[in-house]
Amino acid sequence: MLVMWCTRTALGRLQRIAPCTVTGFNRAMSTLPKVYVTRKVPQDGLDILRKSGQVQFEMWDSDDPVPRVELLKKVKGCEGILCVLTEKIDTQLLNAAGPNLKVVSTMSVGFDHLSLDELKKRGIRVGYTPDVLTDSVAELTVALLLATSRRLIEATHEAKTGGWGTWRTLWLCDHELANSTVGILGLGRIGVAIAERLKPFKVKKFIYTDVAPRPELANMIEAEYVSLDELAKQSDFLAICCALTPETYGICDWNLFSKMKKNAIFINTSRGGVVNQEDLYEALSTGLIAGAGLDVTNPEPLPTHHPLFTLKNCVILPHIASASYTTRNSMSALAANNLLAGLRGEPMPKELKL
Ligand SMILES: O=CC(=O)O
Repeated sequence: MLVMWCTRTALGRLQRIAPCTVTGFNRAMSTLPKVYVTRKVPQDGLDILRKSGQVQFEMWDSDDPVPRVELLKKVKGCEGILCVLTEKIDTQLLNAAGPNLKVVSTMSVGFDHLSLDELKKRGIRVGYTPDVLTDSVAELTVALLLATSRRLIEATHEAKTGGWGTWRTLWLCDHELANSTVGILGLGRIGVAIAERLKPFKVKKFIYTDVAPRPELANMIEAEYVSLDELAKQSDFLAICCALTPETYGICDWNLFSKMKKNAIFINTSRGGVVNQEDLYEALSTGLIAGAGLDVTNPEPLPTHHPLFTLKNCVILPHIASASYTTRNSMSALAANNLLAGLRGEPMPKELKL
């Protein structure tokens, strides 16, 4: 495992120093704020941190998560942490970091891995990465919706494994988007972007629910505000776009599924925790709803023996909604810029209001 302290030399060259030699820093360098980067993040963000000359940072230089014990050790004394969504930033971690910690910058739009109350109490500022991933997430959501509703995964499997006997009149049929009602649970930037992409498929009507009507966004896609019950009852396609909060935890449960249409397709690209997966399994396996496409599950990864994997009408992706090179680099750059601005005591490009 390669873990490095990085800073600039007096000549401005990048310098990488193994952790054991950190004490070899001269006094000027060692006074730069210490930052821990919990994962190998895409290059654009690293370049920003390196070129800033503003921080000395250590990074867990791997695609896999840093072990918790290691993380707790590494954050000690840091003024900033740049993390990804797999790291729980909770009381234990904040205690381990200690009183120097000023900024937590997450390379994600979701923030359910952060103990916001605790961060607020300690006056620690939080950066996150909305907007830059909207296009990528919306695009993937549409792809998942079509793959699920038009049964693409099942169809390619049949074609590859000899199930393709002849052209049959109703084989692998499902429902189309044309003339359908699309429901959005949690209307934000991503919900709007999904609707904009679905509109050319001749969707008849968009409806949404949220904690309150959001007319400024809804007007962009001519969406009607309805109750959660109505959303369930009317939607042919239901896209879940809400943040995971204590209020939304398990909100997609039997109560919701039992009100949905038999032909309904359920799509979740937000967080797995909003879905009661046992109830979803029941709904899918008993034909209560037609299909589900999930980019997110609880837990992640979903164990390969999980019952949802046995269902033909459930398409499961490994949390890839924002996975385009452009988007991941933009997220990394925004996370780095949030961190640096926060450490300078300036407004962050995208700061979470606590
Ligand atoms: O799920 C991805 C994110 O929160 O950015």
